[in-house]
Amino acid sequence: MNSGVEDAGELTAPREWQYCSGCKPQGACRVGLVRWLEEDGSVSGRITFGKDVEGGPGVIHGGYAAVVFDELLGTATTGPAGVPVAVTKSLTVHYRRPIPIEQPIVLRAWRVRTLDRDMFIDGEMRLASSDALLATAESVFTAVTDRHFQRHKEWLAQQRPA
Ligand SMILES: CC(C)(COP(=O)(O)OP(=O)(O)OC[C@H]1O[C@@H](n2cnc3c(N)ncnc32)[C@H](O)[C@@H]1OP(=O)(O)O)[C@@H](O)C(=O)NCCC(=O)NCCSC(=O)Cc1ccccc1
Repeated sequence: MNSGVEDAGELTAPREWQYCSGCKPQGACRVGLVRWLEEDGSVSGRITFGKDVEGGPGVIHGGYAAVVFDELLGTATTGPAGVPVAVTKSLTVHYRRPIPIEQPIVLRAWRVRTLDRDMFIDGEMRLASSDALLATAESVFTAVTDRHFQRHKEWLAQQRPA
């Protein structure tokens, strides 16, 4: 998927914050999302989906909206001060209008509340030209430590066929 990958050189956030582990080596978000932190702690982003993610005629396959929300909402858990250390516990996407390809789209994500390790993050996606609301998202991200990834590895090792 190579939807309008943009040069992130203008952005001030550290590289660790800009890209997930999969995209860090190539130095570009593979879904083409560019994002930045706002002064109020929310996260904004922009993307132009390409024809390669077309589902219906002229519109994206909805799963890509979920990918983009997961990525953007996940970064709203920490801000650029630290590498994201939260995993997605739940993500609900409300598809309000068909999401066009080849048209600039703007996004926002903000933290609604925190309860113990759970951070409730909401987001929205709008058409840049008209500000039309295309989709909204509600999510819960759970803060984790290195122990989580160790546990993850141990659990995965047990799943291998004997
Ligand atoms: C952490 C939590 C969400 C909640 O757990 P907790 O609050 O701690 O609750 P609890 O301890 O009750 O556990 C409940 C059940 O889960 C099991 N368990 C817990 N931890 C582990 C473990 N480490 N490994 C294996 N199993 C584990 C545990 O044994 C228990 O099992 P049981 O019910 O007794 O049989 C957990 O369910 C989980 O890891 N889910 C998967 C999350 C996930 O993969 N998300 C997507 C990828 S992240 C992403 O994409 C974000 C991103 C965005 C942008 C860029 C980059 C990244």
